[in-house]
Amino acid sequence: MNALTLPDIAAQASRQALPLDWVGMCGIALPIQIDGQRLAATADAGVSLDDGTARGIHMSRLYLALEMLDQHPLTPALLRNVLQRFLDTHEGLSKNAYLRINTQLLLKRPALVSPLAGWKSYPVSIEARLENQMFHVELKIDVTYSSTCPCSAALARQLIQQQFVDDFANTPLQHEALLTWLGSANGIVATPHSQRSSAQLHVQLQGTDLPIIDLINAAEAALGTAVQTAVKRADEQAFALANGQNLMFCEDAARRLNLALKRSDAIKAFHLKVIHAESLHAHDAVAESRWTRDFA
Ligand SMILES: Nc1nc2c(ncn2[C@@H]2O[C@H](COP(=O)(O)OP(=O)(O)OP(=O)(O)O)[C@@H](O)[C@H]2O)c(=O)[nH]1
Repeated sequence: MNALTLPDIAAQASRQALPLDWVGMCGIALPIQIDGQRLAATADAGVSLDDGTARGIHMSRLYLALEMLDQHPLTPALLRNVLQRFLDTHEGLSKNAYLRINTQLLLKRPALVSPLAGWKSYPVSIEARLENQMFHVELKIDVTYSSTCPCSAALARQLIQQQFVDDFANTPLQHEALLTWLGSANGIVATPHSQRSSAQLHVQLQGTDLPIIDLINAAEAALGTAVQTAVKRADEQAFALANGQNLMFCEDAARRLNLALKRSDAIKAFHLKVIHAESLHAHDAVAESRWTRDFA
């Protein structure tokens, strides 16, 4: 056996006495538990180094504290315990603790009409911090949906009207002929453009829950045009109808989401951003909205 003591560089004094805002590790692989699912995740774990004379923090102590995440369902209370462990193991060195967990939540989504279902993944980031003894937890969730341009729809309708005028000029209207025309290419001579769009929801939570699935469901219900998984023709037709009934500029989508998020008691504040990856342009249409709950 080797009787030598292992050198501990972290315990040395720093040559430059300077506190640091965040020191830790990024991209630590670990499993977490959300809604009964065990998910692959990566964690960024850190503390402030307030003792500017200390050479370094103790990375292994942060790493080992993350074990709690693997063993219990993820809740704000669990996140707080992990952060408290970060601080307890860095007494005299650190006042603030930080944890970010990135994962992909998998949800099984039913088709709109047919008895089918498929999996959809939602990028989720959970950020927690214990700063000046105040605990904060935030969620970032991306939701993908379809948006059909209301202006383009109106312009397409006008072209369809014009085609009708051209095709039926001086012709007495007959139900059968009109029905056939409506089912022909002339009956839909122009189509509005639509695009795959994404909503980036960044919410500050209050309370004891981590309402990830509730927020995804609320956002998708507010938009009405969530992207689909398994799709048969009947589902595609229902999706076309949903798009026609939910024509949306990016401003409309942002307003819908704003109203939906405000209804959640679990949310203290939010910043949302919607991105419509335009098919009309090579650039995106983007809208943002912020809100903070008034506690007065
Ligand atoms: N502070 C710090 N440690 C690093 C860095 N890169 C790698 N490490 C290593 O992280 C390992 C774990 O550090 P500690 O937690 O201090 O390990 P330890 O001293 O055996 O554990 P304790 O006795 O609990 O302090 C050490 O071997 C460090 O060399 C770095 O940039 N900063």
